[in-house]
Amino acid sequence: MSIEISHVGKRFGDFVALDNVSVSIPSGRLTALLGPSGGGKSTLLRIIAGLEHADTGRIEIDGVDATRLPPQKRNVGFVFQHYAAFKHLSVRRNVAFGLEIRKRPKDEIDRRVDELLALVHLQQFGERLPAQLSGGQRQRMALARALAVEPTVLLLDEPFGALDAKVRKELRDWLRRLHDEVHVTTVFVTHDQAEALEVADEIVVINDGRVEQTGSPDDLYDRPANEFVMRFLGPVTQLDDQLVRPHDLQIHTRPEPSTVAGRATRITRVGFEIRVEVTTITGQVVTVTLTRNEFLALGLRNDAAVHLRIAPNSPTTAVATTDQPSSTSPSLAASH
Ligand SMILES: Nc1ncnc2c1ncn2[C@@H]1O[C@H](COP(=O)(O)OP(=O)(O)OP(=O)(O)O)[C@@H](O)[C@H]1O
Repeated sequence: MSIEISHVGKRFGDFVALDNVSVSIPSGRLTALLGPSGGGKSTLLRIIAGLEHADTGRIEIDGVDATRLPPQKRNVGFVFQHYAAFKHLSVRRNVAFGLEIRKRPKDEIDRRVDELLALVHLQQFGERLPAQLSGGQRQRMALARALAVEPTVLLLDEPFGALDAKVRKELRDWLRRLHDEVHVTTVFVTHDQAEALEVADEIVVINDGRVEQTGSPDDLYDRPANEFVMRFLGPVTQLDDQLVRPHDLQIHTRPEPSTVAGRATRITRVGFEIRVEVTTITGQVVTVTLTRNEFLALGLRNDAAVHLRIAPNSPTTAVATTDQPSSTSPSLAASH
């Protein structure tokens, strides 16, 4: 049930939404399409679903050319952010819907709906109307409905986008567990890097209609292909011309090999971590995060002399352009 996307292009008028995108989505895995708003994630998902047609390129689902197949012939299930349930039908009937239109025998439908409601932990809510469910429960109903017809591929467009942070978190843990049980090839769209890193087996980073990088969460986090991926996966700071994550910087109170000298110009406690802003001798302002214990061991105070370096084997990427107006001039930064 793998999905092969080859050289897909899509324009809306003059606007290039997808520019020669090629991606292999492996069978039985949970794959996230991750990227900023407007990057083309939903367009790609809709092209996989058959709700939108590519101008160029090819989509293969499970070895079959699906480029021109209508959605109902692709055997995909999908769930969108603002999922429209049948308001007047019970949860059970909503889940059964796809099976009923396929005219499956009644006892088979009953059995399957029972299984699905158990799977999404909604057994006791079968007779309720969708309006009598919470947002998270409604999304689980939507997933049960999508799974009812045993799709070979499950496509989810920001399935938890409209929910509050706590429910999102619960649902994402739940989606991971569900996927571990069912193993249907699943592709979900998200702009939330934490969601992708936590839930997905594979992540495809999409920006500006192009694929920036594809890989496991570890690949992306430990070996970001470029500055965009590095920045998109979490906070970064710049030391000389290197982008680095603030927790991958070491602060020493004495000079060490390859340290850069500076002063602690601002110390802020942010929950469980301490954020130290260091102004280097070249005037670059660098952010370092320390655990409380690391901070106490250093005995740092405002205006203390410090020496910075990047911890060995930390992921870094070279910066094309400087992002800190208060730091050294681009020509000086580039000369390091
Ligand atoms: N039917 C359409 N007509 C014109 N432009 C469109 C259409 N659908 C999408 N676009 C444009 O294509 C670009 C990609 O949209 P898409 O919805 O794929 O992005 P996305 O990465 O999913 O973003 P978001 O997370 O905001 O949904 C956007 O700039 C959008 O405005």
